[in-house]
Amino acid sequence: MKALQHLNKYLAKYKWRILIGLLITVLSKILALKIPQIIRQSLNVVEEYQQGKITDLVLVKKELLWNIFIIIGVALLSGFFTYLMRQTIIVTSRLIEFDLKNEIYQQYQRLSLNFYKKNRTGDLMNRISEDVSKVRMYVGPAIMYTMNMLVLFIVGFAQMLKVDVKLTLYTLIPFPFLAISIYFLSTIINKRSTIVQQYLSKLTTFTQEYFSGINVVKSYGIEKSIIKDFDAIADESKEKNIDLQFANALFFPLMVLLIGISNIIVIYVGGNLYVENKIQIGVVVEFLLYVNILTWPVAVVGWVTSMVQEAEASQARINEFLEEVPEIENYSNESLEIEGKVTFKDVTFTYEDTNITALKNINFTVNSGETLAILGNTGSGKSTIIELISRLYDVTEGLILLDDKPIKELNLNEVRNQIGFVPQDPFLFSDTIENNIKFGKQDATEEEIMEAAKNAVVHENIIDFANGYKTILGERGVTLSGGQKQRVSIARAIIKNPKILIFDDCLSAVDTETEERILANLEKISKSKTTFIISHRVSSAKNADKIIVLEEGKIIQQGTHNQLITENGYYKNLYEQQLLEKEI
Ligand SMILES: Nc1ncnc2c1ncn2[C@@H]1O[C@H](COP(=O)(O)OP(=O)(O)OP(=O)(O)O)[C@@H](O)[C@H]1O
Repeated sequence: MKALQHLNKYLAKYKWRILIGLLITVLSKILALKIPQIIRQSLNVVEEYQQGKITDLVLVKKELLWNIFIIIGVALLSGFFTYLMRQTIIVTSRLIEFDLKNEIYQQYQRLSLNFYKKNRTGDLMNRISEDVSKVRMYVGPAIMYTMNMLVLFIVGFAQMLKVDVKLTLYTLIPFPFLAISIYFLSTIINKRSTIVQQYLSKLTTFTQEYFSGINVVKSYGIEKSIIKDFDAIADESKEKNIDLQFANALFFPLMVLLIGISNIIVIYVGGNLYVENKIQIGVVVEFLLYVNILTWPVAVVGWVTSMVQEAEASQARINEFLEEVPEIENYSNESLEIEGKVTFKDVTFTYEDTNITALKNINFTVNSGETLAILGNTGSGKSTIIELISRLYDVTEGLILLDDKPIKELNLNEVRNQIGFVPQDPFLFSDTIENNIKFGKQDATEEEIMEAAKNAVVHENIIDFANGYKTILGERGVTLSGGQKQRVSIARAIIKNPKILIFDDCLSAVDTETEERILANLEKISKSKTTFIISHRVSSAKNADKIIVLEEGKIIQQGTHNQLITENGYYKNLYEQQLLEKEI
């Protein structure tokens, strides 16, 4: 139960709702247990009339009619309280489920990139959906049914003892067997449903992946082999489902069997006591009704126990993520005005998971308003520099300064707010183009959106779509070309109007003419901004104030375009090669 203690704060938060719910449960069950008593009284009156103990038939009929009205009234009231009980306790469990999901989601947002690399997306999703729903069963149904069972049992047992001790003890003999067998059966059912769930998620992941890559599947003509793989998983999934259904199917027959045994005992023992004139016939009927009322709560003991065990395991998994300390922490809440000067001092960086040292002893300074272009072969460490500026990772050695202050000491949110980043592989949401651009500035006006799109040279493409800026992108919408995606992503960064603009090789999919136009626009916009341009093309870099060339994580050349074309080396070679390509 240790893991479930995490939920105590939520139980405390909703204590009044839960208490009211419990009070209502007590009332509803006390009322439900009144009905057998009234039925006993009615039958006893009939019996006494037949035995000649009561002679007034009108009085008997009146009593019976009156009892019927009471039974209807009590049943209605008990039903109403049961409804209120669900409305309070089950609704509370939904509120706690909502709070817990939010808590996990907020923690996900705080956690760093490394966390996402270490854990699979499916696992992250499962903890926030599957595991939380299992935990909800503990804070809702488990509490409700336990309370239900306790009240029914205490009040019912007391009433039964009051009427007849011997019959009570005989009637209850099968109940412990019922609780224990349902516990074992529920445990089996829970284990098998977890396996069924795992197969379901296997199937979903499998289909999702192959649907996303359907063009590769079709162009390689491997549909048949994929269908075979799918069949294999689906077949196993079917087997597991049949196993589960087998256990499920035993649940009700088992209950009916044990209720049946209790009923037989009541009829046999009660019948003997009646024949011996020790009890009236109404008592036997009253006990038969108790057996039926008490069976479900007793069965629930087993069910609830296994439910709590499941919740415990799920909460332990959730806690594992909640207790994870974000690697990148924010050490300051001070508000911040950023100028945009960026300095790297002897920066070395090693990726923890692969142990690859992507940057070695990097030194440079970019003053506020300047543009730095970073060139180099693939894998030379260009993107890593950018990730360090955004503090997606912290340096292994050395120091990064922003406006001459260590970046680690600055308010992380404000730093990131002042960075407009266009990644190498832009990600657009399945939403309108307009909203995708507005992602950079939630309150942007239509004019601002259009202005940003014009500067990113994508406006003309957008207005060519039938729905213009309202065009939906993604799975069920329009698919943009690689170059269009890059430019929408550039518009998203521009609209943010940040102090630092970062373009990670994001002009690779546009032709050189469009590239020229974008760069010319950027030059106007980025006058007061520090700009980083990563590129494989000299054309993107040549107007930068500074250019650095990386090789295997080290700076091998730096200077301006004019300096570097006179120096033998990577830059000059690249320049000449690309000049040649242009002429061809
Ligand atoms: N997230 C990561 N985890 C582990 N290693 C990484 C990660 N990203 C990059 N690397 C490794 O770090 C080195 C530098 O990669 P980086 O992405 O910075 O190069 P790049 O110059 O931007 O390459 P490209 O031009 O292909 O984008 C590479 O060897 C790469 O394999």
